[in-house]
Amino acid sequence: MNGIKNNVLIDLNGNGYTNGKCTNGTIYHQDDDIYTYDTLNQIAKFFLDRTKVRPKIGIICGSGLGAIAEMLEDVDKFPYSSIPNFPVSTVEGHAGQMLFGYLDNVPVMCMQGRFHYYEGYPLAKCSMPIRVMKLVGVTHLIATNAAGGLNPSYKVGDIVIVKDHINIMGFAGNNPLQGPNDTRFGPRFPPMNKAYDRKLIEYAMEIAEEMGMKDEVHEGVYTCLGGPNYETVAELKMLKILGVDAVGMSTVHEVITARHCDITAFAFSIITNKCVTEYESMEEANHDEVVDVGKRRQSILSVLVCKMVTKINDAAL
Ligand SMILES: O=P(O)(O)O[C@@H]1C[C@H](O)[C@@H](CO)O1
Ligand code: HPA
Repeated sequence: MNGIKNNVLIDLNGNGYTNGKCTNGTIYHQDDDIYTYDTLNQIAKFFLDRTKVRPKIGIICGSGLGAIAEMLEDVDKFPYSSIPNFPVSTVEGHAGQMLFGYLDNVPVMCMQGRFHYYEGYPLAKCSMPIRVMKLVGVTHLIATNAAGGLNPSYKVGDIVIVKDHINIMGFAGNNPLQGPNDTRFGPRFPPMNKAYDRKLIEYAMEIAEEMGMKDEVHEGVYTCLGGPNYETVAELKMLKILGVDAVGMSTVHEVITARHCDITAFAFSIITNKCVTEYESMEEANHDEVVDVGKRRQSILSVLVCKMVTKINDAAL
């Protein structure tokens, strides 16, 4: 793509795309799922017209972690099905609504449920709410997820502060920034070596210490696989060699999209299961257990998120 004319994206061959449809009839890869700046702005305006909250921090609740959103005060709730051009959540443990409200008096917006690639949405669609966050004024993202613990020192229930990710799906050419680049969001080739903000990681480690949780909180490398199946033993052995500590099916594309549009990113995983790396093991990952462990740990995670929000807000003042 080389530009935007009358809200129509123009590619290098001069073809135009409106709402993802190519005007010369060519079918463009994932063409129904291109969210133009205008469409995203309309969604942002939909919210701004209906809530007085002007959030600075965006939060995404992972599987079983929806209670984080329940701490919000003076809340305006928008079921995804009521938001124009918004996808819907199809996964158990993801309520499927956007909340605007205050966490410890800090204005936030919170996705109670996210979109995953395995639901059938292209990555750009999975992460398009991040761009909506940007357009309503969000400067910081806190993404949470449930993940399998690959690092043998991790226990079920532990928290991993994500210090970096490996974008395995990107290795195969699948990236949320693929396709036309709108420079109003960010550059064609964004750097990703500082994807997870070091200062926010330090805050989280300080909070963990204050909460007496140092032994249960780690810094680690997360990867997102496409899912929906959990990993084979051979896949997990490979990921371990690559330096992955926690394995999941989200977050990476959200953080890439956030960094592209200059939102400061922070993410943590709750280890809901230990990855099975031995053929002899009788253990198997299952989603009910994932949601269950998430729910059991969500009160502590909610406190962590709340304290992070306060720290970010105080630091920005
Ligand atoms: O949305 P998250 O990343 O927390 O959800 C994880 C990954 C899959 O969606 C699901 C697998 O149990 O939980
Ligand atoms: N693998 C991938 N995604 C996950 C896992 C896992 O073991 N646990 C929770 N989400």
